[in-house]
Amino acid sequence: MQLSVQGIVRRFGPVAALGGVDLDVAEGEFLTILGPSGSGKTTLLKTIAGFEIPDEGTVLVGGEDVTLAPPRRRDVGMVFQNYALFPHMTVAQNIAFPLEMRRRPREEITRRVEEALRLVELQAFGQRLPRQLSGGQQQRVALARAVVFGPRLLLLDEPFGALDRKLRESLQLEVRRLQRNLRLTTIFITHDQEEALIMSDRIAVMDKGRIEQVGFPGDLYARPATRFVADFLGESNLLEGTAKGGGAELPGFGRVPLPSTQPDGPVTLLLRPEALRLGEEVEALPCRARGTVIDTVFLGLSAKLRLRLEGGPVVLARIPLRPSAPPPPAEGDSVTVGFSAEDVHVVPRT
Ligand SMILES: Nc1ncnc2c1ncn2[C@@H]1O[C@H](COP(=O)(O)OP(=O)(O)OP(=O)(O)O)[C@@H](O)[C@H]1O
Repeated sequence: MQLSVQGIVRRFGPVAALGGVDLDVAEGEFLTILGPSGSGKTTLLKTIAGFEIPDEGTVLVGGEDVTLAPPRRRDVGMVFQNYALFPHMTVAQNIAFPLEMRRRPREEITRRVEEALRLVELQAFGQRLPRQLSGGQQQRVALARAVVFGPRLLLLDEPFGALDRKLRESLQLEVRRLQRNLRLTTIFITHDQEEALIMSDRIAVMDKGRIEQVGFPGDLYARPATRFVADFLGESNLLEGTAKGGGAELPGFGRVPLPSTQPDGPVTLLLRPEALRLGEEVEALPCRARGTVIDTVFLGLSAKLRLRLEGGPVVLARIPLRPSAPPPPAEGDSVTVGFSAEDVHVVPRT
């Protein structure tokens, strides 16, 4: 169901955990809230779920004002990082719990629990206790329990935080598949930007109790609206220069044409590491600099290099590696790097 959060403020003594948050999530959308520790993600989710009452603002679910409604009235499914299954109940009893609370008829409970077990591919595990399951399986039970009663919203707070990488990746796909099949409006919290980019229809980036930007993953990555978003999402080179007459003076690179008109004065340019080129192709590029390799990290399909530019800053470059290609430059090598003007994004000044 559609969710709308309007002007939410939540203070804890002198700390404003949420300093005026507005957010709209469309029906069936998967929206991720991404932000560093302490930025207010969990407080926002708890406010949506009804575990926190905001000092100011409104929460609307499907157009209904639920700001003051208790959690059980909101019909929201939740999964947290620590599995929080009832340890003395079997998997099937855990999944049945929200239906028992709602006093659903026995046959309906049996049918829905079976469906939910099938949904998370744990049909054979109904009679086990949580401690007889792996961490990933326990999270799938938590997920089944969160969706079994047909919630209006699904809220996920770092549900894969405690799992290893492989398991995380398979559960990411599983959650996405399940969410799409059920067309469930979902809000997902993570501080892992890669996870956010993989999973989300849209991402809201939070910092210090405020939403800095909401957008499609590709837009946020290519056109961040603030310096914080540019820095937090993906790897970045933030180059400080001086704009003048349609271009910018950049230390190391000299004069660089700008993709949009900018007022004269200080300017910050975002250049993603993969936009920085090395080798022969650089000769054809309009923006070039000479530098020395500080270090090279081999990453399988690509290599990441830190370079100190002559008369300029340290920059990060990521270059693709082909099996037959020569090895990437190593520590101490002199290199020329370059980029196309259209790969540059001017970070708005706030
Ligand atoms: N019950 C509380 N009492 C006092 N301060 C709180 C309380 N809950 C949260 N805070 C404060 O509010 C701010 C936001 O906390 P919140 O848990 O929402 O952040 P978060 O983005 O979820 O962080 P993390 O990623 O570490 O879970 C923090 O400064 C935190 O210390």
